[in-house]
Amino acid sequence: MSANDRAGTLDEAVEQAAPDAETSVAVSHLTVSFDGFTAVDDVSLLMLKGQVHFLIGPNGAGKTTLVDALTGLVPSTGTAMYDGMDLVSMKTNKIIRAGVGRTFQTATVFDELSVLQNLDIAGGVHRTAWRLPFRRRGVPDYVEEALETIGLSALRDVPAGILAHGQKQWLEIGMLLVQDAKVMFLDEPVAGMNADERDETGELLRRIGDERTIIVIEHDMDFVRNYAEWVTVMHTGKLLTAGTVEQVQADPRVQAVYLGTAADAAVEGMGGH
Ligand SMILES: Nc1ncnc2c1ncn2[C@@H]1O[C@H](COP(=O)(O)OP(=O)(O)OP(=O)(O)O)[C@@H](O)[C@H]1O
Repeated sequence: MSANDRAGTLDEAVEQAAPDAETSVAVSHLTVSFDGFTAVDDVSLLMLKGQVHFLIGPNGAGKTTLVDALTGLVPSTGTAMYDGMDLVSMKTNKIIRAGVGRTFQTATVFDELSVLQNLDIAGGVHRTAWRLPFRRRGVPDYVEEALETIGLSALRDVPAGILAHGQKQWLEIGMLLVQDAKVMFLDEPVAGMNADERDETGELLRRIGDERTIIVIEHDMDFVRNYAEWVTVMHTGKLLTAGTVEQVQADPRVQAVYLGTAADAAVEGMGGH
């Protein structure tokens, strides 16, 4: 089966799984090479609007590099069509303005600034440059809304640096909300969180996922099982398979790639209950 055929099959699978969903990002033959090493190898996949989509795979599979390519951080070949634009040929700031945002494994909030100030700065992405230096009265509605959605209204005036680990990740998600990101890539959002924080994060993704496209890179298989609507599996830069959690868990190829890797814990998770 050629790469083209396989991509076609997987695209059909995702479309069949959610026939009414609109395609948000259509990635086609995406490839990223570093000095002759191919980190992402001819990957084609669809990301649908309203779907919480998980990207999994053993360490070094190419997940972060794929997201780096779609957010303008590394050069790539192929195409990634979003709202009539090809993300592959766009610079990071233009991608953000187009409504595609991401978080990183390590939170990137400004610790000395308050929660509100962090959100206000992030929201500045969509304010015209000449207005930025002026103080505006009150808190804009979209910032209030984001604060409420991420559950940090009561902590709006505390420095972001004193937030708990989970709260910082929620603030990062809030920063994407005020940027009006329609597509959000989240890199291991629940790493280091306790069980309650993980559940709250999952519920948050469900709440904000209805009108957006959320793509989560994740190793925590319990989290994947509980919150994934669609799972794409990568291995050695290639797309291995995609499907519902049940389909992916039952796929012997997926079990095989996890065996003997550093992600043994994930295998236990994938093996069942
Ligand atoms: N800037 C770079 N230069 C050279 N090689 C790189 C670079 N960035 C990533 N790689 C390599 O590309 C491969 C894919 O890495 P990547 O971080 O995308 O994997 P991943 O699936 O996100 O892994 P993890 O789950 O461990 O975060 C790895 O072999 C990595 O060493």
